[in-house]
Amino acid sequence: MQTGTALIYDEEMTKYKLLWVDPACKIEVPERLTVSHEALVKNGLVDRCVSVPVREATDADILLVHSEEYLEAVKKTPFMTLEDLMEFTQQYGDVYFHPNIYHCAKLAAGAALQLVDNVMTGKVRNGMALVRPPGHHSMRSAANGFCVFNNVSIAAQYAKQKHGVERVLIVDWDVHHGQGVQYCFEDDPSVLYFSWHRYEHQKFWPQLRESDYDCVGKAKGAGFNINVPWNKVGMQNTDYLSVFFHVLLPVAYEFCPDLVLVCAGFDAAIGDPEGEMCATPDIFAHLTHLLMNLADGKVCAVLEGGYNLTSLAQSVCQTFQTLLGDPTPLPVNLDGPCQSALESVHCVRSAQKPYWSCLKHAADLPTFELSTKRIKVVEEEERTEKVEEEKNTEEIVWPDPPKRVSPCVRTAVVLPDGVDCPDGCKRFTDLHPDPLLGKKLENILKDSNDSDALSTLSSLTALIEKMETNKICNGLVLVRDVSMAMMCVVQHAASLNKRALIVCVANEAIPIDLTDDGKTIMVHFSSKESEEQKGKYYIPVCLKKGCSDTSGIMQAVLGLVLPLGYQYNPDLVLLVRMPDCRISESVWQQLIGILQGLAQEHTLVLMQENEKASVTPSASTLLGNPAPRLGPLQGPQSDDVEALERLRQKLQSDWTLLQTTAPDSR
Ligand SMILES: COCC(O)(O)CCCCCNCCCN
Ligand SMILES: [Zn+2]
Repeated sequence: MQTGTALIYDEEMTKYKLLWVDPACKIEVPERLTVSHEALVKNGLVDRCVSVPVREATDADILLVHSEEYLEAVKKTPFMTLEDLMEFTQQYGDVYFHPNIYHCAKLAAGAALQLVDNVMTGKVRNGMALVRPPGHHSMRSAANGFCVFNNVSIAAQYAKQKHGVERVLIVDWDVHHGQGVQYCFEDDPSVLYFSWHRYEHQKFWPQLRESDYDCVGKAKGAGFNINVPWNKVGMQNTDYLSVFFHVLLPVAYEFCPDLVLVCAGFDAAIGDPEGEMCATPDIFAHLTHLLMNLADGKVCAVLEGGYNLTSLAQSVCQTFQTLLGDPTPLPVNLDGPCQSALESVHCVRSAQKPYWSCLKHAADLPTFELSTKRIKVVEEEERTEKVEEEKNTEEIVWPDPPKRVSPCVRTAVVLPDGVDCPDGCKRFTDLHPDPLLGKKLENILKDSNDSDALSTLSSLTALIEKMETNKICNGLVLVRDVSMAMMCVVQHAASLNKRALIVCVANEAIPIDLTDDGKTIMVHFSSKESEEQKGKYYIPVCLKKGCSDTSGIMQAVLGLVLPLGYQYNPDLVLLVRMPDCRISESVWQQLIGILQGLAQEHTLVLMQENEKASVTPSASTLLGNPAPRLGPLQGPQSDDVEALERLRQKLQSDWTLLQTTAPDSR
C-alpha cells in the first residue's frame, strides 16, 4: 500500500513581486509562500512529508495548454525594462509581470508536474505543491488574475498524456472561478471540473456569465463542468460541506476518477479580503479527507489563492495534516446551509440532472430562478462592476484550529484466537476486566456464565474507553453475537455519556431499542421496509436489492449518512456488519473510510467472527489507507431513491444539512 505525502516548495518562487502601484494586485505577495512554509516547519509537518524538488516546466509541457504565441511573448519578459513590463501587463487583467515571473511560472507548473509524476508512479500517495504564480485564471493565450500558466490544467493534460490517466477530477475550492480551467476542458468529458466561487449574481470579479451554475460544459463535455456560485458572502463550514455532500461527492463517485487534482485556493477561508467568507481553516481538513477515498487516494493539491497570511498558513497546515493521515478535527455546530447556499445547491443539482444518474431525481429549477433569469438578462445592460466599497477593515478573528493529535495506537483489534493480527494493528485485550461487567450487562447477556462472551465484551468496553481518552484511534472487533455486542456498545457509550452514531448494514430488521434521548443515532441499511417507527433517532434506509446495491448504499452514505453524521457530530462511530448482509468489501471499506471524517476518526468496526476474510481489508482502511475505487457507479434503483427522498423530507426539519432544495419562498 503506497504511503507518503509529497511537499513541493522552492523559495525561488518567492523571488518576484509587484514593482509598481496596482491596487488589484497588491495582495499577491511573496510572503504568501514563506508564511505557509514556515507554518509547516513550526508544526513539524515538513519533516513528516517527502520533500520533492521542483523542476521547470518545459515548452512542451506549457504548450499542452497554452499557445505558442503566448509562450513566446512571456519568454521575452525577463529582458524587459520596467516600462516594457508595465506595458506588457496592460494587455491582461488583474495580473502583473516581473523579470523573474517567467522563471517562477515555469517552476510553479513544473512543481505540479513533479507532484503528478510522484503520485502516479507510486513514490508517494498524495501531496501538495506550494507555488506562485497561481494558475487557474490563465487562459490559452492570456495571463489573468495573478496567473501566468495554468498549473493545474497543464498537470491534468500531462497526467492524461504521460501517465495514461483516463479520468481526472479537478476540485477548485479557491473562492474565485477558475475560468481558465473551465475554458480548457469545457468540451472534454475526461476532465470533470468542479468550482465554487464568489459570484453575487455576476457582480463579483471576474464577472463572467459563464461562471453561473447553468454553464455545464459543451458538446461531449456537457455535464463535466460544475459551477457553484456563491451569491452572498459569509458562507460558512456548513455551506461548503453541503455542496460536497449534495453536489460534488455523488458526481465524483459516479465519475470515478483515476486522479484528483485540487486547485487549492485558501481565499475561501475566513479573514480573506477577496472571499469575505466565514469558513474556518479546519474545514480544509474535512474537504481534503472527503476526497481521499477517491482515485485510490491519489490526490494532488496545488496552491492557488489565499491572501490573509494567518488563515492561509492555518489552512495549508490543516490540509497537509489530513494528507498525512492525522485525525480530522470535530466538525462543530454545523447548522445547515443558508438560504442562498441552498438555492445554489438546488440550481446546480437541477442543471446537472440530465448528466448524472445520481441526480436524476433532483428537483427541477425553482420557479423563482426561472423568473429572475429573465430579470438578470435585463440587468445585463446595467451591469456595473460592483463598486469596491472600502473593505470593512475591522480585524476579523477566529479561534485557532484545534490540535489534531494522533493516538499512539492507530488501530486496535479484538480477534478470536487463530485469527492473525493484521500488520500495523495492535491486538487488544482488557487488562483489568470489570468484575461487575456481567451484572451490568445482564440485561443484554443471555447467559452471564458465558465466559468468552464476557471477555469479548469487556475488551469491547475497555477499547471504547481507550478511544474516548484518545489512547487508541479506532478499532476492529470480531464477536460471536453481533447484535448483543452492538447493544453492549450502545449501553456503554451512553453510560460514558458519549454520543454514538451507529451505521448498521444488515438484511433483516434488528432487535434494538434506542433510547430517545439522542445519545445514539442509528442508520440501519436493510432490504426490508421496517414498519414500526422507532423514534427520530432510528433511521431505516431500505434498499430493494439490499446491501449488495453499491449505488444505493453510496447514494445514501453521501446524501444522508454524511450530512446527518456531520450535523450530529458524534464522539464515536460504530460500524456494524450483520452476518446476513451482502455488502461488497470495497463498499464496506468506503463506508469505513468516509465515516472516519467524524468523531476524530474514533471508528469501531463490529463484525461476526466468521468474517475473517474481511479483517485485513477493514483494518487497512482503519489504518488510514484509501478505500478501493468502486468503478463508475450506475444509477440507484428509482424506488430506492424515492424512498430516500421521502426519508430526507421527513428528517430534514430536524437535520437541516440534509436539505437539497430551497423552499419556494419568493
Ligand atoms: C489563481 O489565482 C488565485 C486567485 O483566484 O485568488 C486570483 C484572484 C485574482 C483576483 C483579482 N481581482 C482583484 C481585485 C481587487 N480586489
Ligand atoms: Zn482566488
